[in-house]
Amino acid sequence: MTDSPLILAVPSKGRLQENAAAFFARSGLVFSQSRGARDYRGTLKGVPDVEVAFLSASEIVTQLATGAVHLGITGEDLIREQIADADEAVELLTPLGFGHANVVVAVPQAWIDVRTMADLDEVAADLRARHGRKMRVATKYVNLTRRFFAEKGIADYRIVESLGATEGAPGAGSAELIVDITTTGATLAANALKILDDGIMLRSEANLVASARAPWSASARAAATAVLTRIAAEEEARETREIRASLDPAKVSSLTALARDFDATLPYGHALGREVVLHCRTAAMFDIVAALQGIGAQDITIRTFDYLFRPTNALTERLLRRIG
Ligand SMILES: Nc1ncnc2c1ncn2[C@@H]1O[C@H](COP(=O)(O)OP(=O)(O)OP(=O)(O)O)[C@@H](O)[C@H]1O
Ligand SMILES: O=P(O)(O)OC[C@H]1O[C@H](OP(=O)(O)OP(=O)(O)O)[C@H](O)[C@@H]1O
Ligand SMILES: [Mg+2]
Repeated sequence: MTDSPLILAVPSKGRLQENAAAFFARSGLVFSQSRGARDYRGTLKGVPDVEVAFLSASEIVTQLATGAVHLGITGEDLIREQIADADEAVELLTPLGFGHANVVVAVPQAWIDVRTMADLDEVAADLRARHGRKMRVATKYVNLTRRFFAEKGIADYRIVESLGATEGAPGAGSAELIVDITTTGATLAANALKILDDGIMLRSEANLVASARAPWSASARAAATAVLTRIAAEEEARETREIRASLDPAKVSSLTALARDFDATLPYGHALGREVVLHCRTAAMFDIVAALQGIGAQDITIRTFDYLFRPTNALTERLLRRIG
């Protein structure tokens, strides 16, 4: 246990699988599955003390919550739905920019007078008066639904647990409305459903998540640091550009102010000769070029990096702050 490895959980099927694999590959983290594609355990090439567990997005949440895995990629929707004390059990280290989906409340388009959550009160009262029964909400997001409906003051309803094809429930007559996840809206439209104006319960995306309950041995910490350092270096590289220019040494004093104005840095200090090197945010690069030209700089080049390793990174800091 003192030397137990880091267990990294990776989606093995469904919507997140491809993007998750691409995300690790970008950071030079390549899986090796010794016994072929059906082997549900693997390792990371060149990173010791890591065991990769290939699981479904939902199972990853279960195992993060119990501490059976240390790190994993999964959807925030599943984290919020499946873990009652999510903020105690796990740490969302960073959103990953894929797996975007909203958890929404949707009703039949034919309900032209029903536009907001507050309108559901009348729907519920009407159903009760006319049919003597509760309004039914089909969903697999039972906990998220209870929480959201309570916040909106809607109490007179019943949840019909759905295991799939939730959008079909109103058409089939098994519920009046639904709560489900949507990305393009195509499935809602195909079932003649519309999202209520204030019916977006959660804007979810895939996250890199750490378990607060996993056995964080010294080896697991070291391996997590190695993995997170690479991920952070790849992200930092993507967000940074290097600008080089030739500048009259007499003008070098203006550089410090220029760097400050554009939130850029002079990582290697002020050059002795004519060469100056700046690091800047990608969005600021052309403004900096113009400013450099303004002080007489010449032969300005902009370069991208594959990796940029800083002394610290937000991912590792966040993890270590959390696991102590
Ligand atoms: N359009 C989408 N529909 C459903 N999930 C999406 C969508 N886009 C992104 N996701 C994310 O992908 C996660 C996994 O969903 P997905 O349906 O792919 O899982 P799965 O492995 O097929 O599991 P299950 O068999 O339970 O459906 C969702 O919880 C959500 O975070
Ligand atoms: O807004 P859209 O782009 O149309 O996507 C939404 C649909 O995708 C998901 O189902 P999925 O295809 O994962 O099938 P599942 O219900 O079997 O998981 C989700 O449950 C919706 O039904
Ligand atoms: Mg699915």
